[in-house]
Amino acid sequence: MAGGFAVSKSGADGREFKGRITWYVWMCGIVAATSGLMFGYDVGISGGVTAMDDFLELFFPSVYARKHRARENNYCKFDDQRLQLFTSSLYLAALVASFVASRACSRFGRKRTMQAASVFFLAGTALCASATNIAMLIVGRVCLGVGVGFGNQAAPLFLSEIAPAHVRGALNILFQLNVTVGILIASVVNYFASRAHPLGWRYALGGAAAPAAVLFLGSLAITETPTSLVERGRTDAGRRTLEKIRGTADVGAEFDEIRAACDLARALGEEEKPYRRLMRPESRPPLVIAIAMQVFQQFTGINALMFYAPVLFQTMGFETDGSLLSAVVTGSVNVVSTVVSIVLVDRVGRRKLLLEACAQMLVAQTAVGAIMLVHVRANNNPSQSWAVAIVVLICVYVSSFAWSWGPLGWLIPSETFPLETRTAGFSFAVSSNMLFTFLIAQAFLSMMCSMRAFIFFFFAAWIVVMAIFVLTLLPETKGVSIDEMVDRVWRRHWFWKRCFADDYDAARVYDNC
Ligand SMILES: OC[C@H]1O[C@](O)(CO)[C@@H](O)[C@@H]1O
Repeated sequence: MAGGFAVSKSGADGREFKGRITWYVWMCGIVAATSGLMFGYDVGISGGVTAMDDFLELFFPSVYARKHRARENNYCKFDDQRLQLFTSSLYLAALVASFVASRACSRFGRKRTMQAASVFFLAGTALCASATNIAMLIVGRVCLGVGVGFGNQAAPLFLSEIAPAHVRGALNILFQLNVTVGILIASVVNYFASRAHPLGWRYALGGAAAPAAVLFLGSLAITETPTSLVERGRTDAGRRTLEKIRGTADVGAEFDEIRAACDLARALGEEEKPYRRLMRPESRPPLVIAIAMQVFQQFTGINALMFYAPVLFQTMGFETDGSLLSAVVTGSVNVVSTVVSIVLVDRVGRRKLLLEACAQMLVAQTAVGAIMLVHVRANNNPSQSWAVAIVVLICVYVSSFAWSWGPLGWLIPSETFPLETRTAGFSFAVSSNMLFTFLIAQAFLSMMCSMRAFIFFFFAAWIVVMAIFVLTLLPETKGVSIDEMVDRVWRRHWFWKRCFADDYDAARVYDNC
C-alpha cells in the first residue's frame, strides 16, 4: 500500500513519527469524506425540490395554488409548516441519532458506523424517491437524517484518526469541502431535474443514492482506525493497521502514543464518565466555545440560503430557472472559498478569518436587506439590475462564510478539547449543529413571511454579536499543539483563566467561571 511520498512527522511532544502519506490513507480519507457529500447533497436538494411545481402539486397542493395566485404576497407564498417539516425533519432525526452514533462509534468502530450511515441513507433515498404520500416522504427524510447523524459523528473522527498529524487539518476540512461539493451537485441536479416533467423531483431525490452507494462500497475497502481498534482491545490489529496506513513497520513511537492515550482515556473513563467530566469547570471553556461556534455558524443565516436558495430567489422575483441557476452560482462560490480556507487557516489564523468574515457578511446582509426593503414590495419584483446586485452580494456573503464559520465551526471544537473529553465534547458540537440547523429549516419561511426584508437585518444583528464573541472570548489556536491548549491557551486567556486557578478549589473556581 505504499505510495505518496516519504515523510516523518512530529508528535505532540515533538517526537518524530516515521511513515509516509500513503495512497491508502488518501483513499480511506476520500471514501470517508463521502459522508460529507451525502450531507451536502441533502442540504442542497430540498430547496430545489420544494420549488418544483410537480412536487408541490402532488404533496402540497395549497402551497402550489398560493404560489400561482397572481396577487399573492411574495414573502409568504412558501410559508407552510408541513413544507418546512419536509426539510427540517431530517435534522431533528440527525440530532437524536448523533447521541446514539457517538456510542456506536466507541462500541462498533468508526467504519461500521459509517457503513450503517450509508445503509440508512440508501433506505431513506428509496422511500423519498418513490413516495406517493407525505407520510412516506417524512419517514424517508427521518431515515436520511439518521444516516446524516451517524455519518457526521463518525467521518470527522475517522479522518482525524487516520491522518498523519501534519496533514490533519487538511484532511479534516476535506469533510466540509465534500459538504459544499454535495450542495453544488444538488443545485446542478435540481436545475436539470426541474425541466423533466413530471418525474424530475423523483430523480433529484433519488440522486442521493449515488454518494451513499459510494460510501457503502468504499467502506468495504477501507480500514478501521488504529485508535478505534486499540480502544476496543484489539491491540495487535491496531498496530498492524497503523503499519499499513503509514507504509512502514517503524511506527513504534506513534503506536505508543495511541496506546497511552487510550489507556489514559480508559482510566479516566472508569473514574468518571466523559459526559460527567464535561460538567467540570475546566471543561467549560472548550464546551462553551464548541456549542457557540455551531450556534453562531447557523445564525449567520447560511442554511436559510442553502436550503431555500431557489425559493428565496423566487421570492426576490427570479423565474424558476433563474433561481435554480443562481443557486448553482452561489454553490460554486461556496466550494472555491472552502479551498481558500484550507490554504489560509494555518497561515492567517482562526480569529482573523472569523473577524474578516463578520465584517464582509455584515455589509452583504445589510445591503441585501436594504435593496429588498426598497425594491421588492410584497407584490412586485426587482428590476433585473437589482436582482443581479442581490446575487452578487449573496456571493460576497457566501464566500466569507465558506472560508471562516463553515469549516472552523468543525475545526475549532475538534482541536480544543483534551483527549479525555474530546469525543463526548465533539458530539455536543454535532448535536448543536443539528438542533440549530433544524430550527432554521423549520422557522425560516415563516420568519421571512412575518419579517420580510428585515430577516436580513435579523441575521446581520447576530453577526455583530458573533464578532464581539470572537474579539472577547475566542482565543487563537493556530499552531498550538492540541495537548498544550490548557497551558498555552486557556490558562493565559483573560477570561477563561479563572476556570484554571492555580490554587484549584472546585467550589470556588466553579463559581468564578
Ligand atoms: O456550506 C454550508 C453548509 O456548511 C454547514 O454550515 C456545515 O457543514 C452546513 O450547515 C451548511 O449547509
